[in-house]
Amino acid sequence: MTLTIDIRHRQGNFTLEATLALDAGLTVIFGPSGSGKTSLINAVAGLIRPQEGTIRFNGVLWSDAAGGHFLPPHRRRIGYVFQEARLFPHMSVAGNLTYGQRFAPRTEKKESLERIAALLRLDHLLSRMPGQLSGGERQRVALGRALMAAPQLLLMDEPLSALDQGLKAQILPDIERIRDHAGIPILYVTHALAEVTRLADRVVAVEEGRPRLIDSRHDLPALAESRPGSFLQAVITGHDDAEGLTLAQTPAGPLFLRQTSLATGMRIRLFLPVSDVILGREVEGALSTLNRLPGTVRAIREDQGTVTVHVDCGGEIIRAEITHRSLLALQLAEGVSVTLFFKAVSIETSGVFRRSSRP
Ligand SMILES: Nc1ncnc2c1ncn2[C@@H]1O[C@H](COP(=O)(O)OP(=O)(O)OP(=O)(O)O)[C@@H](O)[C@H]1O
Repeated sequence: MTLTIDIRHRQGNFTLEATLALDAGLTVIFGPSGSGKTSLINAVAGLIRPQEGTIRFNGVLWSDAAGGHFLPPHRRRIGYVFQEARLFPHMSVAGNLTYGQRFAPRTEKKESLERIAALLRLDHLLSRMPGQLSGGERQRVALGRALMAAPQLLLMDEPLSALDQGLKAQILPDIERIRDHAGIPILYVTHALAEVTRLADRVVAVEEGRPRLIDSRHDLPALAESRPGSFLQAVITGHDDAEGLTLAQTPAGPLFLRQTSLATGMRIRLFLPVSDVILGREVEGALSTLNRLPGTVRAIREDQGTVTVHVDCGGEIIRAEITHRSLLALQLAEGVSVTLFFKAVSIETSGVFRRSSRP
């Protein structure tokens, strides 16, 4: 399957701007609250009609703002599982499951109740009413009902977030089975790192309305910590024991790190929190900051009194946060040359970074 999304959609002060091409398997949509995860999958489901751009699924146009084309949700062959199960309380488990079949096209072979009940360990619960089920069982029925519609794409919006840890652990293998045996591509929204590492074939990280495919081995730890910052590739070039420093080379120039025991030649990925980066127009006088990288302003984003400046340093984008006052004082604009200052970068503070940085 290929899902191509190229849309822009504004709701209130928030703008979703997505350009993505996704293949089969399970794609985790990961990001902090309010970043736009639900908006993204609602656009795919047809619950939001994007104001600009297109969405295509397997070559079929689902949404095309300019052409005035919009396929309604019930014609997209999508299964949607929400945070809470939303079962029909007056129907048994079997009734809820077979209800899903109504949405399958008549021309296609019907999904079998037995297969789905077995896949989700529901066989012994078929005659129960939703009120007699645990939260985890209810969620498994909701998942089964979505699968009974023989969807071509499964959307799951934080399906485990309402469950306690024990129930989550019980359902994760069910979701893995669906991923591996049902053959249906899945978009799975979560902000739980454990679900990402366990389930994801690929990860889309959403920040401030902008989803992007990431290399989850490297970028996840920082996203999980929800700290705004930038990544920088580096190679360890040596150690200065007397100064207690490790030296590294980055595409933007050489850097000093707090001393580590990492081997020379090792490739790592550094994380620079925006709060640690100071931005200046030129190098003046002596500063206690060890690291200075020259760069060029690529973008300036203003949001609620905070200005984030995106600086291109040798092809890597490093972000710095400044005040509106500094923006004016420094006369910043796209294309202006600047210098970024920061103290020795620490890579010892998070074991996760070290683990993720093996060459
Ligand atoms: N109908 C709407 N009108 C105006 N703003 C909206 C509307 N729906 C959502 N928003 C805003 O859009 C932004 C993204 O919301 P969305 O629900 O997509 O985020 P999310 O990443 O799924 O968050 P969460 O993890 O908390 O569910 C939020 O700032 C939200 O307040």
